[in-house]
Amino acid sequence: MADSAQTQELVYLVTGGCGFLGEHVVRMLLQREPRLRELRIFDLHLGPWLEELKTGPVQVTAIQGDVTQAHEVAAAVAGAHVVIHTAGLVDVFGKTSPETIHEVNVQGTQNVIEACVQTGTRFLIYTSSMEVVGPNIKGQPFYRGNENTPYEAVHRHPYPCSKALAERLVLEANGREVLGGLPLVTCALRPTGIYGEGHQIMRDFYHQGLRLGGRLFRAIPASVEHGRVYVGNVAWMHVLVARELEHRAALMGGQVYFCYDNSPYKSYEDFNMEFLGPCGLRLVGTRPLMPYWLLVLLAALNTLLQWLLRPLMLYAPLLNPYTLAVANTTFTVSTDKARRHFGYEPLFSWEESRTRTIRWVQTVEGSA
Ligand SMILES: NC(=O)c1ccc[n+]([C@@H]2O[C@H](COP(=O)([O-])OP(=O)(O)OC[C@H]3O[C@@H](n4cnc5c(N)ncnc54)[C@H](O)[C@@H]3O)[C@@H](O)[C@H]2O)c1
Ligand SMILES: CC(C)[C@@H](O)CC[C@@H](C)[C@H]1CC[C@H]2[C@@H]3[C@H](O)C=C4C[C@@H](O)CC[C@]4(C)[C@H]3CC[C@]12C
Repeated sequence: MADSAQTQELVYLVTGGCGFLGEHVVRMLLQREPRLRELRIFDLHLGPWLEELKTGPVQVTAIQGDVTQAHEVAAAVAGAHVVIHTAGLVDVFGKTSPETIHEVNVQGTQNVIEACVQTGTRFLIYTSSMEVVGPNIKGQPFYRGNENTPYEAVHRHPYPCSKALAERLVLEANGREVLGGLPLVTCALRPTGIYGEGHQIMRDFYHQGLRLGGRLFRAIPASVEHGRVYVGNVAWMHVLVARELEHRAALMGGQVYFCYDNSPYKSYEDFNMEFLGPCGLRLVGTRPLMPYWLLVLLAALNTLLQWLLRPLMLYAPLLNPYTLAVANTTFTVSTDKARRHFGYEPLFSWEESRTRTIRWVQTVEGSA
């Protein structure tokens, strides 16, 4: 990108810009990227909130489109300086078929890459996932690891398989010549479990607790640590990478970075209670209330029920064999690669992240 620190002349495209993370990336760009002239938001489902963004100095262009449709992607990418590709199917609950997950997450990403090459967009940031690494099918813990920690990343589930494939496509595309003869510069960010305003799974846990009389029942040992990162800090990391990728292409191009902040290491359930507790819920049990084999049985029963009910309705509970295995396997990161490579520091402290999330849960339908 030409030096445009003082002028508004850059065009950004955010795919999945109406999703949980995407919306925070969009809002963060409008707040913290002064060089923006146009912000394109590409999504299968456009949110009504986009209208409120069209009153500012930046041209906000909402594009309803499907990343699986190459021509729609190419039309949206053409003329953009930077693409932040967050669009994807985050489905570990069996809501969609493995084929659809692959089509959106892998083919959709390939379409974005080819659109950059064909139209001359030089900077592509991909929202990958911790699940590209693990937990693996052997349930091996990843304890406060970093981007270089050896770990056998072996997956069977369609979602992590699709994220791993897509990430590899993005990293391998680094250096490809784009229209105009300059090289494509790519980078992949790997958030751990994102939390914050708009997190659907947190909303689901909250509603489950309300249905159970204000109680949730511990299923996972408190000793199983699960990495979590605040959505505002993930969004900030995306904005920062997009800003620094041009000037640090040799260092950052083709690299992966875990998304991290100062959120505490806790079990998935205990971490959720940091927000659900102040909103009136109680986690029953200092140890899992059921033996693990019974949870395995219930998870398998949920899979059977999902299959039997599919012709009538979508039954997609939080507990299934995959979510149980992931929840029950320690996976936490401890790294400073993003700080070393592009000066990332979390924008929001743990206290701020927690307060913002609690305030959001308090606005969730059904809250007291
Ligand atoms: N939520 C997490 O904990 C987490 C953690 C790590 C990585 N990620 C990654 O972050 C990205 C965003 O995740 P999220 O949690 O915000 O999910 P989300 O479902 O809230 O957002 C995904 C967005 O992509 C859009 N989308 C889906 N299919 C599309 C298609 N075919 N064409 C165009 N748009 C499409 C959806 O409409 C949605 O707005 C995903 O790539 C996900 O893998 C999420
Ligand atoms: C019913 C209990 C066993 C309960 O504890 C299950 C929790 C389970 C739904 C979540 C536990 C870990 C979560 C995943 C993790 O945070 C990382 C992810 C990567 C990201 O790219 C997508 C979301 C997810 C797969 C996330 C999904 C929910 C959990 C499995």
